[in-house]
Amino acid sequence: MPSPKAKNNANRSGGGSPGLSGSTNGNGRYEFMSLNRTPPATLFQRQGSDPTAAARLRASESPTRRRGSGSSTSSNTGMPEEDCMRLNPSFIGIALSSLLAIDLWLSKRLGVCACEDSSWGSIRPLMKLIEISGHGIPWLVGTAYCLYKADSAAGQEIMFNLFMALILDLILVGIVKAVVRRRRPSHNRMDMFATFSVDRYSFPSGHATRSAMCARFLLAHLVLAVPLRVLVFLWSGLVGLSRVLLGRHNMTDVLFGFLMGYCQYNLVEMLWVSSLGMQGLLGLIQG
Ligand SMILES: CC(C)=CCC/C(C)=C/COP(=O)(O)O
Repeated sequence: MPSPKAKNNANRSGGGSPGLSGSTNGNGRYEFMSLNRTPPATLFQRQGSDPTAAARLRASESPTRRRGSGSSTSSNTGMPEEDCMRLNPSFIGIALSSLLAIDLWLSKRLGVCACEDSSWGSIRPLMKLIEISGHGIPWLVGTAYCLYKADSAAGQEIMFNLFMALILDLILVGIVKAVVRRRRPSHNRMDMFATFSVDRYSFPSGHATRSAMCARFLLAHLVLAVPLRVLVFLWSGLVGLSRVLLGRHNMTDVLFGFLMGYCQYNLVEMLWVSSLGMQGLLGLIQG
């Protein structure tokens, strides 16, 4: 009758991972195989009684594995490239899922104005007021009105470009939302006014992109006293914060929204339409 130790050894040699399999050699000592080494033929023979383990070992010798296990090594680590590719995605995957888990947990805890019964439900109306201040409609209507009323070419140019920037923002956010399709937090009450169909998705926060882009725009093109500049900056931050407090968004939606809005302003600067260009465009529209 085989001793329990001998039985153990037999089990381990058959059930190990194909990458780092342990097997006993003739002397009863363990041999460990690297991921890229061909297992000795004797090992296949010994695995004969365990078809699953044998299949796993053969799979580790598939042409794809053999192709990767040549002489190529990662220049940074000195490890075989194949191993780096196998390990990195799982590391990034774990890091991303941890970040998302923290994001969901923190955002849920911060959603203190998500409804009237929430712990900070009494300031929900104030948060909704801040929400309206960053909504697309007041910004579009306000900018169109200022463009109509502007009596200088410089004023018209600025308002025209702000209007175009707001349209560009709506388009870009709509595209990213439609591609990413991240659902809004479960504690959100969908009671926002005037939304597009893509606004059932939460990534990125359109309010955050708009507030970051408009804040940069106003700070760059309007001559404002320092207290007003601080106010613009604070308003942008408050719009973002209110999204999480209202339960509309997770933190990452808002943080990415700020980043996207900040970069969108660079795009607006690149596509800037001068007064002359504006007249050309108007001429084109009027025929
Ligand atoms: C109807 C118009 C002109 C704009 C819609 C603005 C809106 C409701 C965006 C959604 O923002 P969040 O992604 O921050 O919830």
